Amino acid sequence: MSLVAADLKGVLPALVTPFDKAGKFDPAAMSALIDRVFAAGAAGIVPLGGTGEYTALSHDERLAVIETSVAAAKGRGPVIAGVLSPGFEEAAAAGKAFGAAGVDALMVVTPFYVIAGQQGLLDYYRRMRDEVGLPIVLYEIPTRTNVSYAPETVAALAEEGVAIGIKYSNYDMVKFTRVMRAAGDRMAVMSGEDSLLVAHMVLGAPGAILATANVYPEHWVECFNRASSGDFAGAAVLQKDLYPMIEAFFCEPNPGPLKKAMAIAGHDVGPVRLPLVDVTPETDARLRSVMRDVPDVSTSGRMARSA
Ligand SMILES: O=C(O)C1=N[C@H](C(=O)O)C[C@H](O)C1
Repeated sequence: MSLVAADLKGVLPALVTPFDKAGKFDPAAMSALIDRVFAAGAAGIVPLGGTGEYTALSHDERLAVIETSVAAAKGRGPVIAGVLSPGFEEAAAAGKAFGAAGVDALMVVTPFYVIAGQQGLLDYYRRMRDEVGLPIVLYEIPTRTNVSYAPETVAALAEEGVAIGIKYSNYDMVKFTRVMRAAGDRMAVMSGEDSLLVAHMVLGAPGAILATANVYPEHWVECFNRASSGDFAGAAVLQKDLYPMIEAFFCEPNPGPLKKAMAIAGHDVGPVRLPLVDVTPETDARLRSVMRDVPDVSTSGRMARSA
């Protein structure tokens, strides 16, 4: 059955793409990562976002990532494939191939490099929905693309049934409120900012697509569970305790620090690809330091400081 807005809830990690020592996609490491995040309570997975280094992969590599993800998910939650292509033809071809490989929905970033106006964005997503025929999650991340949706655009795409959700990777909280009003209950507005999950949930976000959930899926699931049960104060404590980790993970372009952190945590997923490079020694040291202070949520959901 086709995914609908109400299906978008909980924590969906924006997965890294693991590479082996030779720099090739590593399907075994990807499958292990997917098992780990579902075991931790992830509600679904989002391969091939910015965190998944979409733009650094060939079409065939992207397809291999998606085929591996669908097989490894084993129906435990939706697989929402990132489509981060700058223009329509490449994006539609990717979407069709990912659909044939069995994904449940596409997370389609605003076209970039050519900066679209709102009419262009409307027509772009309408055509994508018509030609590809899969549920679409809008994706705005203006710090990377310089493009974002006007709330009126969100309202039109929700009203017309073009998109079932939006990943809101934007620090603007006033606009978030306007987007929530525009989406109504026809579109799920998912947080795309690790540092704002609880704030977004207070305003009604049903979940989040998060990069640092590759390393700390249990923490984000616990934070989500507290907020969704109405314990916003408890969720906020965890959100604040996680903040130094989040700041360190984004102190160089994502997913550089994230992949380093995964290696530090014992889940090596290999290097990043150019134009990203390995983190500096200072960032390496900072990661090790903040990771020592990440609270322990492993015992009965109660938080205890690790030694
Ligand atoms: O891949 C994603 O989805 C995300 N990418 C953003 C980025 O790479 O800048 C960060 C966001 O948390 C998730």
